Amino acid sequence: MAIEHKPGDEFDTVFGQSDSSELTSHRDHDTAPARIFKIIVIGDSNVGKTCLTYRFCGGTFLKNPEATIGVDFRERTLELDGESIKIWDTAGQERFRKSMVEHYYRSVHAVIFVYDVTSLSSFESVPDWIEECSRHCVGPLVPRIMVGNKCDLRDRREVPTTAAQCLADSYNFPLFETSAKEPAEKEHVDAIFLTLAYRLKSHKPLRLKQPNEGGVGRLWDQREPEAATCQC
Ligand SMILES: Nc1nc2c(ncn2[C@@H]2O[C@H](COP(=O)(O)OP(=O)(O)OP(=O)(O)O)[C@@H](O)[C@H]2O)c(=O)[nH]1
Ligand SMILES: [Mg+2]
Repeated sequence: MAIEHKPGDEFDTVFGQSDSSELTSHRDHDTAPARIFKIIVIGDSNVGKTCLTYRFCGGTFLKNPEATIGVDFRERTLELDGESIKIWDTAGQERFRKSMVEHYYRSVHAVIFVYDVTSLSSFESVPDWIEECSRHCVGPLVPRIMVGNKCDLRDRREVPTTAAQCLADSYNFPLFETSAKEPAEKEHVDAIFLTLAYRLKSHKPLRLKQPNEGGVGRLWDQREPEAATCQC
């Protein structure tokens, strides 16, 4: 599942020659290139995709982010073996996506679907994003996870954990709830990306549970809102 990046492979054709250096991470000049895992982060505009990826790659909360146009790239080198994960932070707004959408999905190793726990509509869009992913031939074995962001906004929560877990179970995806903003969540954001990366690295499928086994990646310590009607 984890694909070794070699010069001339599909990564290079996505970016063209001038960009290929960005995707070639070397341990040193005499050894083979380290593997680079391409993880894409998708979801509605304003759910916090940029802040989440920035938190993971930059270590801090990005204040005043602008809407992403097309795609931004961030990269973090894993401590083990110098391997990298390259994160494609995609635009949620349709008008910024059109020209790039084919490239988002090409040679992807894992997908993170993000919604905002304070926005029911962003949660209701998740199946559309999953559908778009399938339409672009992302294979069923490519690991996918769901992340509910902005858990720090406790009083504004519109998406109960139970409803999110129900949806995640129906797709057999792991669910995580977190906050890109809350400093105490920094390690949890790290854990989400690193879990995915290490699964890719060890070639293990990211399949955490059977449907209805339940269990969210981390339960936010707050009163649970009323459970929504579950369709699954
Ligand atoms: N309270 C809170 N606000 C957040 C969090 N994450 C992001 N935000 C805010 O949400 C807004 C949108 O964040 P972005 O990261 O730009 O959202 P995006 O999903 O990248 O949006 P697009 O690039 O338009 O698709 C910004 O005002 C952020 O400050 C979070 O965990 N908690
Ligand atoms: Mg963005």
